[in-house]
Amino acid sequence: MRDILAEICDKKREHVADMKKVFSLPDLEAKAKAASPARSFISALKTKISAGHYGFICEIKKASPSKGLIRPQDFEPAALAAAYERGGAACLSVLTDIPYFQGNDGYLVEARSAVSIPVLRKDFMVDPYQVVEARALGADCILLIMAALDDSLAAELEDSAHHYGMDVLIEVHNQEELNRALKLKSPLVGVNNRNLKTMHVSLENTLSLVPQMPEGKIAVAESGLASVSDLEQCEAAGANCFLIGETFMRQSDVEQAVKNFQKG
Ligand SMILES: O=P(O)(O)OC[C@@H](O)[C@@H](O)c1c[nH]c2ccccc12
Repeated sequence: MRDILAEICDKKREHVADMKKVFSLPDLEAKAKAASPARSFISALKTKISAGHYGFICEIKKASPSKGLIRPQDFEPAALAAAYERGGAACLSVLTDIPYFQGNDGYLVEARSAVSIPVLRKDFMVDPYQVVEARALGADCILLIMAALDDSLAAELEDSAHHYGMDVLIEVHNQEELNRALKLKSPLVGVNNRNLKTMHVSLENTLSLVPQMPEGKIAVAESGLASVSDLEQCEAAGANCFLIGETFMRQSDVEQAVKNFQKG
């Protein structure tokens, strides 16, 4: 079977090599230092949880390899971001990968400047250069996909993110990846219900892995969440933070869509 994750990461390494010719690392570092200070992603989730709410990470995603075009019309990152914030999102996630998700770095910049909540740069991080780039764009958090990284690169990218004041969401989708994720520093661990190699989605990933996370970890259920009942099942397993893209993106009123999923 075609391994889409490996293909995406190969393309990403080529893209990063090209970007390095356009913006040198010292240029980016200067931009990162001048960027608007990072907002705490983890604190934003904790605040919602302590208030008895779900911690929603609401995603701005136009298209994906598994679903094609998800939101063909009415795709304005700043307006979507503001609507998500009004709906009660704790944080945002913005796809910046161009070839597979029709994302854009500019979408992250536009979304973040329209809100006061923290924003995750959703991309495939394979090189420390991209971490500096994320902060230079204003990102408050990065995603590290364990299926795409070895332990030493994951640790290096995490250290770099922390150095720049960003939080890190570590993504796993099986037991072996969870064990590796628990050796890293970040308490924020997401279980992806979608296998990025095969695109198969199953809530079972969250239901089986979250109960194994030690105290002190903040579990995020990711992908394929389509109903309040899905959220309740994840919550029963110990996850009360949720990364949701498609379900919200398919609604014309995303503010109301988030409100409909919130509890209490
Ligand atoms: O649109 P969904 O099924 O609600 O999923 C959101 C998010 O979890 C998904 O976009 C995602 C999770 N991990 C990723 C890694 C790369 C790209 C995308 C993702």
